[in-house]
Amino acid sequence: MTGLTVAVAADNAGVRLKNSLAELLGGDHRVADVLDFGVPDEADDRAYPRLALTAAEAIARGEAERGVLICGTGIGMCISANKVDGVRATVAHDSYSVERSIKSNDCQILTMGSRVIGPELAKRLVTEWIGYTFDPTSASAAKVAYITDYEHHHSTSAASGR
Ligand SMILES: O=C(CO)[C@H](O)COP(=O)(O)O
Repeated sequence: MTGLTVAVAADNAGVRLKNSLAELLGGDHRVADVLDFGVPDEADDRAYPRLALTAAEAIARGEAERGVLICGTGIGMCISANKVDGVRATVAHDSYSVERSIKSNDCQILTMGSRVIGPELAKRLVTEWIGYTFDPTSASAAKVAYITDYEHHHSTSAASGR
């Protein structure tokens, strides 16, 4: 596996955890590069959607394969990132969901809440998450393709099919 480029971003509620995860990722041999989209510190009060959309758009353009986005709950970052075509983001604070977010859903983005999870568990989960890969030949691939297809066609009748 060649090294991953991982985008990170947080609002001021999540910046401390984001900075510590960026440092962790920067020292991981499986990571080639970490792109930090901010905020740099707690004094920067840019709202979470701006940070999430900037990072998610970079992923959609192929500038990074993965992203870790942190806010107070992870929820706002997740909602915002999922507005970008081609991006699949999830909030996850447990090992099983982190694994399945890759293996079932091919999510590029993991979001976490700094007010929900402790820093050591967050680091452990991100370390696990980096090691998972999506298998495009798996039974899950057609389900993910269904989502992508809907995105491409913006079909209003998708829910009526299987
Ligand atoms: O958690 C957040 C958004 O999901 C964010 O860090 C805080 O948002 P707020 O409660 O609207 O200030």
